[in-house]
Amino acid sequence: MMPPDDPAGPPVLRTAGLHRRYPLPRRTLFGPREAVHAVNGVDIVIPERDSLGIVGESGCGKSTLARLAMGLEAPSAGSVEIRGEDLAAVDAPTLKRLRRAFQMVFQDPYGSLNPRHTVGRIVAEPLDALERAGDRAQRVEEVLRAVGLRPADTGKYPHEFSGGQRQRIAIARALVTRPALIVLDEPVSALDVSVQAQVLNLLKDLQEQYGLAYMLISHDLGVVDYVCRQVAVMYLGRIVEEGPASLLFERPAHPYTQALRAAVPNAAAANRRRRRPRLQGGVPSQTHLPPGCAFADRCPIAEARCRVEVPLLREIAPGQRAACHLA
Ligand SMILES: Nc1ncnc2c1ncn2[C@@H]1O[C@H](COP(=O)(O)OP(=O)(O)OP(=O)(O)O)[C@@H](O)[C@H]1O
Repeated sequence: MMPPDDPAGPPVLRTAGLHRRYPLPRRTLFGPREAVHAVNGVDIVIPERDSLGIVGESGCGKSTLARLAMGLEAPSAGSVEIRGEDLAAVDAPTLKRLRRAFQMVFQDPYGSLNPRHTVGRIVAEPLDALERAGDRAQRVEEVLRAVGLRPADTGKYPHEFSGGQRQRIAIARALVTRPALIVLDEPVSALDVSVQAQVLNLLKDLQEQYGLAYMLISHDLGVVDYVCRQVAVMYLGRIVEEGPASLLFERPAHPYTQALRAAVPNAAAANRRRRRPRLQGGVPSQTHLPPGCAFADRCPIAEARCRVEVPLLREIAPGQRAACHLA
């Protein structure tokens, strides 16, 4: 994905040729060692203060990509650069410093907060233990206010809050180190629909207020379109379409993006009239990737060529690229 024309300094995140394979146990003693190809050659760039949404069905490699980007696991091939520094090449103190610039918010606001710790302790957790106690308290208070909670909440425990409020606590914890990038992995999919919009609006406000960059992972193209400037659509570990969110939402070029678009609830009725394709069948095996386009078996317009030739990302409209022979 290309950065905007004039990015200020190096991007907060850049991946190049990123691969992650998970070896599977051998089925027989001398049988071949197979592997799941979770991420299969992904290039992304997130400039400062920008937002990239990663969309795709369950199992397409979104969470693996997030863990690689956060340096939580090492790639099988390719590189991850944070602010121009290659994670595989930096020493331990530099890695520690870079990690502070990156925070993550997970899907499950129930599971991601330690039930035995107070909100104050949970939110302060990413701060350096060496930081003065007064500064820590002030910082915690500031971020709690920023997410719409009260400083008095610091002494309470997670079970005293609703799902939406717990996700606000998780967002406050991510904000407390003043990061440059927050990776949000399905941040609203565990929440009631009525609460989702409030949390998405909060994320938009915080991005503006703190000059944050986001990588937002979701199976829902509508969520990503609402928050992000750019979108990358993943299928079987590869990016199959990328570009400005508004373009991909209005004029998706790849048949897979079109199917995801048709699944966005408030657009469903309109799309039925336009007879957009629906997803049929399941995601193929990630152990034996098909020889041609990975989407061919589920694609309503696939031709013979699609089953033998892997389509590469190519420009469809300014800024919009799709990996489809027929787009
Ligand atoms: N530690 C692991 N060991 C083996 N396979 C794994 C591991 N982690 C992920 N996978 C496999 O890699 C593929 C991609 O998984 P990943 O969790 O990244 O997808 P996802 O798009 O985030 O899906 P979901 O939304 O369900 O989390 C899946 O086939 C998954 O089973």
